[in-house]
Amino acid sequence: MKILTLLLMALVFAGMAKAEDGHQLWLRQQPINKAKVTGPECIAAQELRTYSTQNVTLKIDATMEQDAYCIKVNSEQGKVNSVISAKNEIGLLYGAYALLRGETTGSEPFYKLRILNHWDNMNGTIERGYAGLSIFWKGKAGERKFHGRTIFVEDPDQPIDAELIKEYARANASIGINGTVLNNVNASPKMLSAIYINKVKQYADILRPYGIKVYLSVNFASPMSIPAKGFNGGKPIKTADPLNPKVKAWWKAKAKEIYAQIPDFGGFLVKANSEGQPGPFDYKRTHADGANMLADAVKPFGGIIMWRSFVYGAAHSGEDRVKQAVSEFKDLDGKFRDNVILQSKNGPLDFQPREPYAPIFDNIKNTKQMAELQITQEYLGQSRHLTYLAPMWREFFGFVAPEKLVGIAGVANIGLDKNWCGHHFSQANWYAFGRLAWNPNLTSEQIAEEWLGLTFNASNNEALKSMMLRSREACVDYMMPIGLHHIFAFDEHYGPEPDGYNAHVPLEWCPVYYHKANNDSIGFNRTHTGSNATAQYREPYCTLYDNINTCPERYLLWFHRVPWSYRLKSGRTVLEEMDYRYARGVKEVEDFIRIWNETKPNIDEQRWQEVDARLQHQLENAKEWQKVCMDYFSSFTKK
Ligand SMILES: CO[C@H]1[C@H](O)[C@@H](O)[C@H](O)O[C@@H]1C(=O)O
Repeated sequence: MKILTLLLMALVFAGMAKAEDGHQLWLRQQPINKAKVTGPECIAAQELRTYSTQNVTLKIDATMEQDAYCIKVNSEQGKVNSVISAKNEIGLLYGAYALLRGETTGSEPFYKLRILNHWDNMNGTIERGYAGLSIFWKGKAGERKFHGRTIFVEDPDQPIDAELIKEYARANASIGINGTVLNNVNASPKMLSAIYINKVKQYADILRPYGIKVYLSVNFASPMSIPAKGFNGGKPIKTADPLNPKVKAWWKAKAKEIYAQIPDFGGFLVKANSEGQPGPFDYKRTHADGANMLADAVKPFGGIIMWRSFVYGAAHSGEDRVKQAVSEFKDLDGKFRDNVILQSKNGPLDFQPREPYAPIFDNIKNTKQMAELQITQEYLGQSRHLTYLAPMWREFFGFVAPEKLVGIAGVANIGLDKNWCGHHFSQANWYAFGRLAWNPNLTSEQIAEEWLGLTFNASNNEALKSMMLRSREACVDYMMPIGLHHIFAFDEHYGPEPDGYNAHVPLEWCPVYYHKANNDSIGFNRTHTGSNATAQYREPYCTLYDNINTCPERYLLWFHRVPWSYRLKSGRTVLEEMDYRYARGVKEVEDFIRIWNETKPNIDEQRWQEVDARLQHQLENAKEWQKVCMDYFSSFTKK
């Protein structure tokens, strides 16, 4: 069980929170238990009865939109009475959390699909997880060791932690999240075995009352190792070819097996023919063949298929990595079933501190699309650095109109760590994802203000807010300014390794592939004289990025290759500009520490210390990035 900080009487958690250990999330209110709540008996009523300071009437209004809520606040003789109406109990629940968040009007979600993606493995580890082990899957120490390290193996016999999952449900419902993919996209076929489907059912039963549907990531080759109930004598089959009638029948039988236990199961998320995962290419079939076969299997039950476009080194191996998703999917546009959604990362590379938006959102016009954002900070300091991500996601929506998408997915940053996310401020990213999925027009400032008000009752929340709003830009400055990208240490993606090259791994994993620095020049020419990646963008961005005089300097080395003598608008040369930006990033972190020191009197000792320790670490890392990168890049100009 987790530690509860006095300030964080989580609106929805106080019931479970004990003085010292309990939960530590954004919502806080001491149980008040004074409010009179009338209307249907439901979770919303329970929450309001526990935490509301005012009397509330709950009303079901079948004419309202799904998930929408309406709040009317009346105050007479100093007594405040509110009326929350909604189409159903889930809408009332959203209304209740909104009221407890201080809202006084109504709202309806922008997206129908507001989904967390957990890259959780069934042995309890989490790919790119920095907040402890999985809250869903339990592992146990295996016999075998790997380089002396214990290998965790699945342990399906361990019971689920229902209390914990209920808290997870409340946290998500309180920010409008209505879907969760429970396992890693590098999916194990075992996820579709009977014993695990039963566990998924248990999770679905806990999450359902909070309006949260469960989904699963599936391994495209599952039919070859997992039996489907009532099919082929309970034996796997020898192929996963999507056009093979036996394979189609297997997936239909597997869908029937799942929906028999989980009638409102959401559907499948698929990573196919990407980073070594199996897929339709293995049978010379297309992504559409693969996705449509799965779509037909879940369609009768109202299920969807979220098919990821994160591909490289497959059909277009050798092409500029950032172009490959468009090259692989453009000609399939309009060939997917209507219950297939193409899920694409916000940028064309891989969740870097700054990327231009992904041009696949310009090239796919007749297929449903959703964006995949990364809440876990794989490339932004993991759970060590304070990096508020809402500005990065808002930047994305500045290029890809929210209405172009049918939903958004967020790669979760949640684990068994006491504060759920590893870093107290990383909770703000989980919170921000939910709020933006509900309303992508909310500003980063509004969300930071809300979260700070609910999390730190500090008198200098203004200063904390500015720190949050500056943190992503600072991260870009002290890691990879002016368009530098993917210069992280191999695999862990935490520290700098600008000189990274390894002949035994795909070139696309090597930092040198991305900056191509040599004695003359630096940068990746992606213009019409280079890889021509700019041509994948719609106007005005195609022309804007292709021309060095109009390309925003934040993308300079992403789209352009320039001599070291090249001068930016500041008048500084490339190296001088780098030096200036790295120093600026380090200074920002020093200022964050100053602000946090000022906050000490207002924050409980435990959280203050934990955040301070991480800020000190962040400063150390920022200086390391500055030193390693400046030493490396300036080595080219010395020759
Ligand atoms: C789940 O795999 C991840 C992998 O850990 C990560 O380094 C990269 O970001 O992308 C992959 C993906 O998005 O599929």
